[in-house]
Amino acid sequence: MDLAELRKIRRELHQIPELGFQEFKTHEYLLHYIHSIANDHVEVKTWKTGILVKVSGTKSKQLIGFRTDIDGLPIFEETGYDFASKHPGNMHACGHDFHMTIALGALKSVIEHRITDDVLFIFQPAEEGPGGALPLMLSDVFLEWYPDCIFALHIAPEYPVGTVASKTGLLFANTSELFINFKGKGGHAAYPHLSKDMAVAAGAFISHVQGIIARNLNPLDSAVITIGKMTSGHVQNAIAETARLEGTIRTLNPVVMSQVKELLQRLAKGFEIMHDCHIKLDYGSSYYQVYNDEQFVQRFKHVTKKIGIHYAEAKEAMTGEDFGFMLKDIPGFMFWLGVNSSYGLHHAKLKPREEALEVGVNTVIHMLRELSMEGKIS
Ligand SMILES: CC(=O)N[C@@H](CCC[C@H](N)C(=O)O)C(=O)O
Repeated sequence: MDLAELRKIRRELHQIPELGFQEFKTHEYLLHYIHSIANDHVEVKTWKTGILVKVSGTKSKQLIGFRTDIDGLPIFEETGYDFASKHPGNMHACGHDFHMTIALGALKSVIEHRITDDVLFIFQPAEEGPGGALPLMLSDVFLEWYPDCIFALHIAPEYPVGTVASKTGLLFANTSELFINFKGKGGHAAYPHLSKDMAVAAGAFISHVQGIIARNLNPLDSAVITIGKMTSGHVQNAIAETARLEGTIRTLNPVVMSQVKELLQRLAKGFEIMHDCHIKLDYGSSYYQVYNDEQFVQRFKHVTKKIGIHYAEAKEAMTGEDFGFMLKDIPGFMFWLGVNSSYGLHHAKLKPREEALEVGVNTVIHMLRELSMEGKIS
C-alpha cells in the first residue's frame, strides 16, 4: 500500500474518534475495509467493537499476533487539520488512527503475499480505558485463536520518522485509574463557618498527594500521581458540597502500586478528619506493565538493521498499555515508532508525521516475515 492510500485511511479514521467500547463507526469502517481486501485465506471474527482477522499461512507452524488499539480520547482537537475530528470533544490524540492504518497496511500486504505462518491481526477496543485487552483475552474468539507470540507498536512523538525504539524488559509502567469523591456540607458563600467546603478540601488534597511521592516512597522507586480533572460546586456564590478528582497512578512495579494506594487511603482518612467530610476512593481500571521478551527484541533489532531503519534503545516510560496483559501471558514485545511531533501524546495539537505510516507498515511486515522464517521462539 502506498503512502497516498495509507494517508487517506488515516485521515478517514482520524475524523471518527470514539471512546472505549463505543467504537461503532470505527468498527464499521475497519470491517468494510477488511472485507474489501479479504480472500479465501482470510477469516474474520468480531468481539464487541473489536475485530480479529486470521490470515492463513502457506505452511503454518504457529500463529503470530499483531495487535492495534482502536479507541480515541475525550479531548477537544486543536490541530487545525482540515480532516479534524467530526466528533467534537473526541480526538485520536494517542495515535490509534496511525496504529489502525498500519495494521490495515500490513494486513493487505500479508493477504497479497502470504507468509509461511498464520497471522492474527487484532483490532482491540478501549485501550485508553476501561481496558479491552484483558476481557478480549478471556473471550471464546481469542481462546480459539490464541497466538503463539505477539507484538504491537505505539507512535512516539519524540523520535524522528525513520527511527523505532524498544528495549528488553520493562517498557511501560503499571497503571491504575484514580477517582476521589468528596462530600461535605454546602452553604451560602458568605457563611464558611456553617459549611464544609469541598473545593478547598479537594484543592489541598491535590497538593498533599504529591507529598506521597516526595516524602513517603523510597526515592529509588519511581511513581507518578497525576490528577487530570477536578470538578466541584455549581455556582460562584455557594460553598461546594461535593468535589471530584480524576487521575491516574503510575509505578514501575506492582508492589509500589499497592504502597501508593495504601498511602492515598491514609491521606484520605486524615482529610476526612481535618475537613469534616466523607471521602471515597475508587480505582477504576488497572493495567499490567509492558514487559518485553529479550529474544524478540534481539530479533527486532536484527530486522531494523536488515531494512535500514534506525533502532534506538528506549528508556522505560510511565505510559501505560493494556497490551501488557497480553505480554504477561504470550511471548512478544512492543516498540515505539518515531512520528516527530512537537506536541506529545494526549495533546490537543498532536500532529504525527504521516511518512511514518510507511515506516510502520514496512517494519511490521518484515518483523512478521522474520518471525515466520525463523520459526517459533521457545
Ligand atoms: C499509551 C497511553 O497513553 N496509554 C494510556 C493508558 C491509560 C490507562 C488508564 N485510563 C489510566 O489512566 O490509568 C496512558 O495514559 O498511559
